[in-house]
Amino acid sequence: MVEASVLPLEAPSPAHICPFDQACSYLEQAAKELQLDPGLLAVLSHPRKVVTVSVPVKLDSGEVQVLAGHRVQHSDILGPYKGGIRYHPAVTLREVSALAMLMTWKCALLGIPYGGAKGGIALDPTRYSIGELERITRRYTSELIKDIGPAVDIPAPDMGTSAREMAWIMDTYSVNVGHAVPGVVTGKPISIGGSRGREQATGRGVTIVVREALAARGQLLVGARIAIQGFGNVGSAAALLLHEAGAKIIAVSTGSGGIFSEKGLDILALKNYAAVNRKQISGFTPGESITNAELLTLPCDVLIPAALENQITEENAHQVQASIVAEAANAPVTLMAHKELEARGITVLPDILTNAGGVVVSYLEWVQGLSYLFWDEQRVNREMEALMVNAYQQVIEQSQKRQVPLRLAAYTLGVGRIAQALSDRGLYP
Ligand SMILES: NC(=O)C1=CN([C@@H]2O[C@H](COP(=O)(O)OP(=O)(O)OC[C@H]3O[C@@H](n4cnc5c(N)ncnc54)[C@H](O)[C@@H]3O)[C@@H](O)[C@H]2O)C=CC1
Ligand SMILES: O=C(O)CCC(=O)C(=O)O
Repeated sequence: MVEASVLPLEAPSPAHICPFDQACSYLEQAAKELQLDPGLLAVLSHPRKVVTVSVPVKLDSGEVQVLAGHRVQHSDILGPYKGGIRYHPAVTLREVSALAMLMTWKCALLGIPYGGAKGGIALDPTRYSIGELERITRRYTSELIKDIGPAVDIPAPDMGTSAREMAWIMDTYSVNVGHAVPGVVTGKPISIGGSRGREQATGRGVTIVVREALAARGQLLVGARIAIQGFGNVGSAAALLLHEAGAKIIAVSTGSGGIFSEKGLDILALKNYAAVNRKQISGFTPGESITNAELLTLPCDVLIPAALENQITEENAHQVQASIVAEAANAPVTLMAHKELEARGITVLPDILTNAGGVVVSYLEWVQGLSYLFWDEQRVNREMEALMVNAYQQVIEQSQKRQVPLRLAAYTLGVGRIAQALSDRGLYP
């Protein structure tokens, strides 16, 4: 295991569930498959830059809190650092570092000219007022002002953040540099240069990858039974698009539990219900209450974890009854669970492919901004779909050529392209 010597601030979590250690293990597997030099592996195992800042905030009550804000920049070999910003109580530097590394492989796999980064603040956004969240976001941005920028590092939404936070970041950055800089973030509102289709993009990408994987088994989306953990930006968009395509969404959940219906849930009605119930779905009818643990082990064609890391573990992998697990979240399946699922013949569609629709449309947003020419949603969706289907096919071909699972196939493509770029730039022999 490679020592992450630049991540000294926290004691490692137990190895089997530490997201950073797991990301390094997958990287090591890819490096072995590609016969990469150990020195190169060591370079790729370390983030290039790790920034932790204090984010003081005066709460509405007058109390002052100091939060820890992170931004980890893993690689900028292919272009500006790129990746979302997460607001969640479980955010740690090691988690953010793992997610930054995944962004590097994801962008390389999709063939988009970005590096990888991720940011986050350990906070529960539901416990802060909008005014407090705005002050937190603006202070975090000011603290990172020298580390971000349209040619340097471009944040985007992740768990707990949305177009609203991106607008605050864009405004704070712009005020600091003295002119409007829409390109400092993606996933921003359309009124300030956001792209049509970005909000649904990750869920749309998940739908495309699931459709392709079912088609490879001779199955259609129509009538497919699907369970989705997480009903936020990604989970709810995927649920709606899959439902509209004729799939039967038999269960969905949020952090406080889920809803099940053997006949399939009315996803539009559920979205409307969540919108007026502080994003919660409990009490929705028709449907029965179900726990998150139960949802993960339902008999279905496709299980879509679209919330946090480490949801399918050694403890529950043997109970999973889906034929396909589509990783809409980043790292929802642990290393050991992945082995168990593969051994049982369950196809795991890896995160760096399955949830790449978001960063693809972020890239399309950046392209539109740079060219001052904005597209209609059909064009955005069309361009995104072409990139997603192309990447999916490449992963399938690589898996067949190397006789490896889809995750290792995706990693060898992403990591291999970074290794090639390092070599071509003369940075590594
Ligand atoms: N927003 C984006 O464009 C992208 C997001 N992702 C990944 O997708 C996942 C979800 O992100 P978003 O939908 O943006 O977040 P979000 O904050 O919009 O929604 C998260 C959802 O997960 C639920 N949740 C939280 N803790 C849970 C738990 N313990 N069990 C079950 N559900 C739980 C929440 O209640 C909420 O419904 C994350 O892993 C994120 O990194 C990946 C690529 C892009
Ligand atoms: O849209 C982006 O730039 C990043 C999305 C993201 O954070 C992710 O793919 O995990």
